[in-house]
Amino acid sequence: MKGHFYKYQGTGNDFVVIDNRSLEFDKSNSKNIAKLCNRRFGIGADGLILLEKHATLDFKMVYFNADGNESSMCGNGGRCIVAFAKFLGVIGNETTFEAIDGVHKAEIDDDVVKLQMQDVSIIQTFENHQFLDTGSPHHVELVENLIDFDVKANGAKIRYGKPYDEEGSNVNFVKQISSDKFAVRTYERGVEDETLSCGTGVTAVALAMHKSGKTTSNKVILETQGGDLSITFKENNEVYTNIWLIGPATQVFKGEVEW
Ligand SMILES: N[C@@H](CCC[C@H](N)C(=O)O)C(=O)O
Repeated sequence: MKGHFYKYQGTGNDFVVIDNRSLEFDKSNSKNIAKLCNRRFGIGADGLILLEKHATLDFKMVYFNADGNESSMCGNGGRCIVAFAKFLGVIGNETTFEAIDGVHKAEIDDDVVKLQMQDVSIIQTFENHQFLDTGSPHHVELVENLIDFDVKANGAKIRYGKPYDEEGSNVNFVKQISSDKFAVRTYERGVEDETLSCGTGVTAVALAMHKSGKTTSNKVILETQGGDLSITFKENNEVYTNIWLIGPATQVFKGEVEW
C-alpha cells in the first residue's frame, strides 16, 4: 500500500511525519518503520512520528526511533509534530496534545515552536556526569575538546555500559561557552549514532548545568550541530517547572512511499 509522508527537521534532528488520523499506518511493523528511516533504503530520518486523533486533546503524538521501536519522548519531534498539526489545520497557534510522557502545551509563531516539557525533580550527580529524565533518559558529561570528540565511539560505550545496560540512555557531551551558553553533541539511543540535535537532550543539559551551578540563568542557549535551541524554566528547591524548549521546526519535503 502507498501512503503520504512529510519530512520535517528541527535543528537537524529529522523525522518522517505521517498523518495517521485514519489509523491506516501499521504501527506494529517495526521493520517497515526502520526501513522508512533508513538513509539508503528508505526516506531517511532519525525517527518517525505519527499524528493521531485524541479523545479530548488536539492530537496524540506517537514516536518511533530510527531502529523502528516506539520510544520515550522526543523534544525536537514534539516541536515538528506541532508544526505539522498547524500545517494540517488541526490546531491554530496554541495546542495541548498527548505524548508518551504525558500532556504537553505548545505555541507556534512562524517556524518557531515552543514546547512545554514535563517537570523535573530528580537530577542525579556523579563524579564525572549527571543523569536525569526529561521525557527520555539522559547522561550529561562535560568534556574539554568537544569539537574533536568521538561522540559515536564514546557515546556507544556509555549507552551500552553500566548502569544503563540494555535499556540504555542517550548521552550528551557538553562544553561551556559562556555564562548561559553551552555547546552540546548527543549520541542518541535508537539511532545508535550522533544526531545533529536532541530536544530532550538539550533540556537535560540546561537543567543539569543549572543544578551544578555552571549557570545561574533561567534561560540557557544550547548550541547543537544543527543550530541553536533555548530552554527557559523556573526552579524552586531544585525542582524544575515551567520548562520550555524553543527553536525552529521546518517542513522539508513531502512524498508518497510504499509501506
Ligand atoms: N531526538 C529526541 C530524542 C528521541 C528519543 C531518544 N532517541 C530515546 O530513545 O530516548 C529528542 O529530540 O528529544
